[in-house]
Amino acid sequence: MTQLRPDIFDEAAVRLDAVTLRYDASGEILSGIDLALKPGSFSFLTGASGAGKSSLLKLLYLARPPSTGEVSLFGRPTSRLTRDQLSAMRRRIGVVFQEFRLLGHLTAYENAALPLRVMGRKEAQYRTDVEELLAWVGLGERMHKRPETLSGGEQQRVAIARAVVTQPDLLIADEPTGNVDPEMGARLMRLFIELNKRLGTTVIIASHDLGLIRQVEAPVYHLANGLLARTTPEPGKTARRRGDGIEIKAEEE
Ligand SMILES: Nc1ncnc2c1ncn2[C@@H]1O[C@H](COP(=O)(O)OP(=O)(O)OP(=O)(O)O)[C@@H](O)[C@H]1O
Repeated sequence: MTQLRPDIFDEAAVRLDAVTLRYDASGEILSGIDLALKPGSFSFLTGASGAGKSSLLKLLYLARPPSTGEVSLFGRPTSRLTRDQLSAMRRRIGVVFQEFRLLGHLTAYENAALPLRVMGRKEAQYRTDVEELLAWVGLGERMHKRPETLSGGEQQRVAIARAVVTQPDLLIADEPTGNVDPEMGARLMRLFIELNKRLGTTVIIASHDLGLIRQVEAPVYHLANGLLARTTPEPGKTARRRGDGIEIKAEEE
């Protein structure tokens, strides 16, 4: 069991202490990573293809435990939780998977609404919200189509709607703008920023899209050789900060 450091990060929404990950005998993918993200923070994760970004995110959304070290979420070390407690914690996390993971037999609307159904909410209570969310991400006309009839970018937007529909405490997104054009990428980024600003959702986004990252004034964590380093944010011309909030310059709607 890792000895947790009693320090300023005790209140972190996400905390990694000396985390390592190896899948097999071929070597460590992650080597002794420490990370603390405050509740309500907004961060990016970058790194070359194969650096281990998706692997790191998998640890954060509790898809697998680290090989050594401790992953703590919402102030609780996860290695000590029961299965039920882990399930309850997973319900507080919205995940945008790199490969979308939509259910093929459900429509876009049904996919996006699924987490609410699983929570036992009644459709009459959420239908309008889900429809509005899908319209906002540009799927107003296509929400009753099945994933196989949607483009990659449309499927990605369904996956994003599904991840944010529950208004999670923690949003983890793996390349969430990888399949859309720059304009839609900026729009989706605004959705994440809104969630972060209005609801205090802690957001971490893995992305290769440096153009998009530069538009948002937020810390960037760079993964290389199994190690994580925080790089100085490099605000672009359009980034600005108001109070604690983060903004991206909005195009006129
Ligand atoms: N389930 C697995 N079993 C064995 N090795 C794996 C597994 N998943 C990932 N890897 C290996 O771990 C390394 C990191 O992969 P990962 O997908 O985390 O990188 P990434 O930074 O997200 O890459 P990309 O930007 O291309 O998505 C790669 O060498 C990959 O082959």
